[in-house]
Amino acid sequence: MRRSTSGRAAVLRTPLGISTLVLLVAVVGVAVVAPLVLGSRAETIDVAAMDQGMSAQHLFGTDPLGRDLLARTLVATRLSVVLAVITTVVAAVVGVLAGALPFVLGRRLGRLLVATINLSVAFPSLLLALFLAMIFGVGAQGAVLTLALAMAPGFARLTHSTAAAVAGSDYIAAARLLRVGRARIVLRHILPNIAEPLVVNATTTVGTALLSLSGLSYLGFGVQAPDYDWGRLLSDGLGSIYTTPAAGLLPCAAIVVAGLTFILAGEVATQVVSGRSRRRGTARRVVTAPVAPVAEDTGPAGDVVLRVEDLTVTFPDRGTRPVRGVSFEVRAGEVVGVVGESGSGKSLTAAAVGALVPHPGVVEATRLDLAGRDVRRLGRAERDRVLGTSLATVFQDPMSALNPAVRVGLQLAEVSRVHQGLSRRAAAARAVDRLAAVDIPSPERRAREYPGTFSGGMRQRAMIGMSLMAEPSLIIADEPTTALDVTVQQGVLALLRDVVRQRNAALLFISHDIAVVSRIASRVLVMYAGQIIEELPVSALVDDAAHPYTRALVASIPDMGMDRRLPLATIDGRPPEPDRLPVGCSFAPRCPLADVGCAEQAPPLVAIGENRRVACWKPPSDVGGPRSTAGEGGRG
Ligand SMILES: Nc1ncnc2c1ncn2[C@@H]1O[C@H](COP(=O)(O)OP(=O)(O)OP(=O)(O)O)[C@@H](O)[C@H]1O
Repeated sequence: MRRSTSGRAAVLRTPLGISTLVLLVAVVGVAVVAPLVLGSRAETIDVAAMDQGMSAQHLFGTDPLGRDLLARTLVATRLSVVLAVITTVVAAVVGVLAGALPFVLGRRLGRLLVATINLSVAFPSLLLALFLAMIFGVGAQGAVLTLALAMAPGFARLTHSTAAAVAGSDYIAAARLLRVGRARIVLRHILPNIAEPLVVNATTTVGTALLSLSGLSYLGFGVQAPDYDWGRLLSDGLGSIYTTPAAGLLPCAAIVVAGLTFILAGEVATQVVSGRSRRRGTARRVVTAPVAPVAEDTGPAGDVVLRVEDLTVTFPDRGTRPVRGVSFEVRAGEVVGVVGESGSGKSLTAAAVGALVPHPGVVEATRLDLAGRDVRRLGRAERDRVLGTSLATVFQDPMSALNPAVRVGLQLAEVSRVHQGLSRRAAAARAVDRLAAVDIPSPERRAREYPGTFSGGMRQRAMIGMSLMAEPSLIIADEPTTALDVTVQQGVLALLRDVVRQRNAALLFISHDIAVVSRIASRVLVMYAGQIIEELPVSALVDDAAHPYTRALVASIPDMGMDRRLPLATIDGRPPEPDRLPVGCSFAPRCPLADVGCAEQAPPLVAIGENRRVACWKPPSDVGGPRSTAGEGGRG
């Protein structure tokens, strides 16, 4: 909090900040004080002083009823500003509701609403207000309503576009994975995170509302006599502009000064907010592990927790199939690593397990069993319950995986409240307990803090703590250490290993970094172009891999002991895009061993020993012990 306070103070010390503050205090001060001090002077009719020019008694003259023009202009400040603020608040509430509604409604209704919002934004708000004034009638109330409705689409569009950006965050994905309801996601996770731009917009809108309300009053649609705002005074004063110019000029000047004040206040608010976001967005260090020590054995594996058979993910709109016939299983107490270059289908495979493949992706499989239940055959409510309690996900970026606007303890507690039906107090106690279990020091205090006060490593620990709230049987960790530096990485890997050991959970550990995977996994699935091309125990990774791609991945790991004068080993070429897959083996265009036959026919994934499978026409003959004949295919 201290950082944001000092940032705010810095902006307020600039000439723009100081002048805005002075103007704001002056406008608000006049609005509060003037009606109390000058009320009777502004309203007392004095037939002896009608239409007088400037004098010592009436500094800017009087109106046709002998009322002091300066006093009336100052007194009108309160009504003008109050109406502008009410208009803005109504516009903001209606707009924010309309902008957030598409996230709560179904896809079609949501799209219709977004299209309507976009259409109404294109319509000039003052014209819309004039049109609506015919419906709501003249008067201050009607003017506020019409203008608020005319300005609401601006708020709605801002809400929708900023919310759409936030909706892609990991913490929203995590909340969806926890099957938190849409309305709750909007209220708890989205709105608090878009509050800043909305407040900035609202501040500027007060200025615009003030100008527009004055316009409506001037045209006779707004405030009606005997009440008066600046627009009304301007309209009354125009008749005598040649005899008493101040009658028109004073309200004009007041409108300009107050309008400018709120528009400047919006500018200052923007600077405060953007300064804060710049500081928040400070880049973090990303370091990959330099060495690849073989992982400790995580002990004997138990029952099958996840069984996936012939899983495909298709995007019909693009005609692509980025995951193609993937089959594997993960047992209790086991850590299975999934490696492969970017785009190989690792994350989509995990998303398919968690029913999180984005629309319009289609997931098909002959089996997709989690904790003994085939999730494809469950009704939506039961599927949500099984996924919400049996599966937990730890995301790559601990900065974006936790909602910055919600206390850490509350975020953890939400899991137990939604899925275990725990009371607020019991869920909070469990959250503290889980933070302690993942070695967060002073867990009670930390639970009350916001993620911004946690270091990257602590946030990732907190995420792991969150994954333990519901005693999951499977944890999917998608690049959980990629955004952390090497020392923190070690700690997170050790923690994940402990979690698996102590709770007998299964861990599917996804990473593009084979060195990191080799530190934690006991078995490795190597993915390439949407398929598993090799499965092998981690102990076979360095010396006994069968697929040329796996061997190339291992060779590309930098070694501390290597001769630094030699160039690093790399794999030539790039993996194929899902819409441009080769006919035969998808690795053939980059494979040093490939021949014409490899390019003509894709190799099947065949068993070559216990826990060993490979999809290659030319695996070395001495790997994996005796070949299994089951499923083995020959070319030609
Ligand atoms: N929503 C989507 N619509 C269409 N294609 C998608 C979508 N999401 C992913 N893909 C494509 O699917 C392929 C596999 O993506 P995926 O994210 O699973 O790869 P990955 O192996 O996890 O890579 P990375 O390590 O970069 O996350 C990529 O080619 C990607 O472009």
